[in-house]
Amino acid sequence: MSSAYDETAASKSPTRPRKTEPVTLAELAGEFGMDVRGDARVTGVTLSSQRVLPGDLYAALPGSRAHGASYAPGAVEAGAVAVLTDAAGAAQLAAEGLENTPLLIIEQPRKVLGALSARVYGNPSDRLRLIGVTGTQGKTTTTRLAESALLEAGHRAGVIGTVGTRIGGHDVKTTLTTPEAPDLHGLFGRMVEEETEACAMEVSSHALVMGRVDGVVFDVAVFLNLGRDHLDFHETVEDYFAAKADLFTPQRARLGIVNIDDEHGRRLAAEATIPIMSYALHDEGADWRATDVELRPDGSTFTVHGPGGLEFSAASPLAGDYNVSNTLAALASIHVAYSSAADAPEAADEVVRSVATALARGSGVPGRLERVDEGQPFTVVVDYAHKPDAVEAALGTLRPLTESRLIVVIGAGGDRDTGKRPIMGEISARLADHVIVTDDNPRTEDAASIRRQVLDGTTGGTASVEEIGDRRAAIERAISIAEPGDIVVVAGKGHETGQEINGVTHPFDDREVVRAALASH
Ligand SMILES: CC(=O)N[C@H]1[C@@H](OP(=O)(O)OP(=O)(O)OC[C@H]2O[C@@H](n3ccc(=O)[nH]c3=O)[C@H](O)[C@@H]2O)O[C@H](CO)[C@@H](O)[C@@H]1O[C@H](C)C(=O)N[C@@H](C)C(=O)N[C@H](CCC(=O)O)C(=O)O
Ligand SMILES: Nc1ncnc2c1ncn2[C@@H]1O[C@H](COP(=O)(O)OP(=O)(O)OP(=O)(O)O)[C@@H](O)[C@H]1O
Ligand SMILES: N[C@H](CCC[C@H](N)C(=O)O)C(=O)O
Repeated sequence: MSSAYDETAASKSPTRPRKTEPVTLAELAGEFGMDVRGDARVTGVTLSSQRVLPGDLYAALPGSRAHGASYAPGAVEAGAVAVLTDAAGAAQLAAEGLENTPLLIIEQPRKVLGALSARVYGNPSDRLRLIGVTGTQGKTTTTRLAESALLEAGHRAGVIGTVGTRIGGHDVKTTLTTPEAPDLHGLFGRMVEEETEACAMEVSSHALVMGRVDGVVFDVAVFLNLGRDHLDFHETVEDYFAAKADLFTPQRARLGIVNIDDEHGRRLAAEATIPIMSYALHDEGADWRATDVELRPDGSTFTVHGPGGLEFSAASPLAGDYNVSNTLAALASIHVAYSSAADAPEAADEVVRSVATALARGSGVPGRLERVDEGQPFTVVVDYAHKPDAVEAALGTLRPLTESRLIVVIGAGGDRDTGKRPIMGEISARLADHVIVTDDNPRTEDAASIRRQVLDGTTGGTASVEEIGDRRAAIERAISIAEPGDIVVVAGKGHETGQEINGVTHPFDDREVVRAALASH
């Protein structure tokens, strides 16, 4: 008989629980209404043939580039004991000589994948205080602020998002902003084993449409804002809003925290089908508010007002009023996550007060208004602004912080929404004194043509503009012309450590390049 679980294999993967109780295909077929062929005892799930561990159920899904069934031979070779697929996948498996591989068959396997993965890993999300954050801007900032403040205040916390995953303060590499459902439930399983109390995670609109958070009910879902983004994936802004609004339904979250400074937030607060608490910087009627806001170049302090007369001081390690808003969202969501029926009534107040104090000791968020300081007489900031609203927010925050020049290095990514390019150019040329248009991740597009589209937007602005395609040379140029008191902002890539050109990712880290340029300044 096979062992209850393959602890050795799972231990090698920090993204999975070390132990899972095996589930039979017959049990899964019965619970999820699937056809079954053969039997097997399953101890894990994955939809990537490259990440199969022995004992896994390999989910062979139809995709835009290939049918996962074409990778099933590799998955079986790596130790998958069974395959979950659709009828077309089952036929393909037979043609590949895998007619004896145990199978679960259902039309649209993605639809059961989340709940099935949760079941295989023992529904670990039920044992975590879960915060899910959606919005066009600020997801990484808000989730990382929540996690680092919880950790700093002595709570075991986890975070999942664009910069990767952290469990109990340790980095675990994940690539998507919101992992696929099997990976997500595996991560939750590991978090529970590591005695994690709370997890803050980013929920992208792609994830909601593709069912990546299926099988999860968040204790609290947060809506930050909705701006122009992903019009390459969602057909209209209305579709994009609908994708995000889906998080605020009873099957996905128990309570919503919604930013009513944002136009779409106000609409969501009115339309959502779960209880909603509002937060705002500019609306006195909100349930969560910030007053006495003092903005400084290295952060901000403010007083938080919550429901029931709750009031306490908070300090954010990040500049900008939009980061006061992100911090308020983080604090409100922590309060709700620690207010379950099983908690003592005062518990959440105590947690949020201690977390608000701990926030100031936090180290900020990688690549978000991150300063690179080598003792130079001017300021250099690396920021992940790669969408119009983010460019407006980041430059709008930095503009008043200098009476000297604001110098911006900016480009736009290839194979993504093209409409945003001139808008980002326009904002830069309006708010900065000097703009250097350069390459971001050209991906498979012609880099010069992307730069041209950004440059087209700069023509009506007041800034002087130059074009330097090579990103390293552009950063070096910005540093070389900076004078005491200036602010240089390198926008677009933030925490990224590579530049993708024609399918190849070359090592490239804006922060390292800035450091090297400063060293030879
Ligand atoms: C549009 C989109 O999200 N596509 C995702 C989707 O691709 P797909 O369904 O077309 O799959 P496919 O590439 O045809 O492959 C078919 C199947 O074969 C499997 N396969 C493929 C190759 C292999 O060697 N072995 C293997 O098993 C794949 O896992 C997949 O199940 O499923 C794949 C498997 O998980 C993802 O890698 C892929 O993400 C692509 C790479 C991606 O870039 N997604 C981005 C746009 C995304 O999701 N971004 C959001 C954040 C956006 C933001 O707010 O900035 C995110 O949450 O990360
Ligand atoms: N609340 C906000 N409003 C407007 N702009 C913001 C806000 N928060 C952050 N930004 C800007 O957006 C950039 C990206 O922030 P962050 O990574 O936190 O957002 P995100 O939603 O995770 O983005 P992405 O989906 O691209 O990963 C920041 O570097 C900053 O320039
Ligand atoms: N998750 C985003 C990141 C964009 C980062 C930016 N540097 C770019 O390449 O456009 C995307 O894949 O669209």
